[in-house]
Amino acid sequence: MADSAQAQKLVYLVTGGCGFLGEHVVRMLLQREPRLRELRIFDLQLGPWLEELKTGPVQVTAIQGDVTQAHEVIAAVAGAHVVIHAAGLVDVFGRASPETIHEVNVQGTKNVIEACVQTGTQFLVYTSSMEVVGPNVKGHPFYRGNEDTPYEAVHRHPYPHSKALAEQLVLKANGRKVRGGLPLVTCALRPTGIYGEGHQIMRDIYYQGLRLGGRLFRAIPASVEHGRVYVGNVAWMHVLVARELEQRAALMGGQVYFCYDKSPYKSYEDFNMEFLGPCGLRLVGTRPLLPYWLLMLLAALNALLQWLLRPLLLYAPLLNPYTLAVANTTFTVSTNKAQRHFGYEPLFSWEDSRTRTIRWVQAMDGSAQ
Ligand SMILES: NC(=O)C1=CN([C@@H]2O[C@H](COP(=O)(O)OP(=O)(O)OC[C@H]3O[C@@H](n4cnc5c(N)ncnc54)[C@H](O)[C@@H]3O)[C@@H](O)[C@H]2O)C=CC1
Ligand SMILES: CC(C)[C@@H](O)CC[C@@H](C)[C@H]1CC[C@H]2[C@@H]3[C@H](O)CC4=CC(=O)CC[C@]4(C)[C@H]3CC[C@]12C
Repeated sequence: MADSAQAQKLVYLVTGGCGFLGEHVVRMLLQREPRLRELRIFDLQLGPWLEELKTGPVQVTAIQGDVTQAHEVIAAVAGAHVVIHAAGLVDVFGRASPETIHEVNVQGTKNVIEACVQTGTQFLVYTSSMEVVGPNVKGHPFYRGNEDTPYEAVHRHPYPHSKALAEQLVLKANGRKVRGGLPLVTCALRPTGIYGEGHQIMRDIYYQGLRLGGRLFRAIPASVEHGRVYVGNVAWMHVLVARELEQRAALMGGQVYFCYDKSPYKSYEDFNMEFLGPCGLRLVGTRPLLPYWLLMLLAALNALLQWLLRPLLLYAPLLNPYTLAVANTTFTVSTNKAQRHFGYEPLFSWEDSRTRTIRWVQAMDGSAQ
């Protein structure tokens, strides 16, 4: 093993490094990438927690910037050996316009790719999503599928559509010559529903339950399974891919990998109860309390209300036609492609992932029990 001076020679850039996943990627890199000399964190909104990272041996450079601004991206990418592009507008609740979602997720990704080509950065890891595949608009289940499972990926919603376009751009860019004449090596990671410390949707559902007297009301049949993956394992997969991409460029370049671990297959609501139950919440009903047609009507009413109220305020409830359709469609993955291609094994067991998430929920308002 090279001594520490030789080992610490690489510059990484993480876009979206202050987000839910991004923060875990940043911390994982600092803990588990010994070759790091500088870690650049590029984000629209920098977190105050970044300051605590600047006391270690690795130079941590916080860059406030916008991926939609090509010049800002070029300045951040220049001199980096690896870019992990996790920045994105993750919106399925109608908060942002379709145009803005496209601008950030697609144009932003184009800017990152072009910045790599123009500045000579050779390795690009893109945080894609299961949503690139499905569930599709026809509600076809994806049951224990893998990266090669045939599936009619048809999207109308701006978020999955933007992720699919961005992923295509990244994979198509694999092999392009970057400045200096070497080939760009890219790959895309497709997390299923990520959970863990910092998951805003879990936080929202928890507080919704507290407001309802400690109860949540089942809306989705327990039989509808949704793949979930712990944020620490997604972060670890990003670190591992970034490390192995250079040595295994011929195998990994241009590839997609689902992010997976040993988290159990459950309905979205039952899975959340693994963490919210120990924090005092109860899921009422062994089957949906309302018929699906009524849920669809309520979801449609929420969408209408959002549209009517938009000039006055942002009304963005969890239940809308898209979230209901996604939640109500089985989507689970079963694959070992990441293990076969670059030796990925989950860093955190299901038990550890569950305990860490429970502790985070409990710490939210001191409800440790
Ligand atoms: N949360 C989930 O369940 C899943 C997320 N993903 C993907 O993982 C990535 C990260 O998602 P999360 O951490 O959940 O979202 P997040 O919203 O917590 O993090 C996204 C980060 O990107 C930053 N960002 C947004 N627009 C930007 C811009 N124009 N310029 C620079 N930075 C910008 C945000 O400030 C934020 O820090 C996204 O690409 C998302 O599509 C994929 C599968 C599942
Ligand atoms: C109100 C009820 C119907 C409730 O069960 C709704 C849950 C709903 C908010 C979530 C169900 C499935 C989630 C999505 C899934 O995990 C896939 C995703 C991948 C991403 O890249 C981003 C997040 C998301 C779209 C995720 C969002 C929340 C759900 C729709």
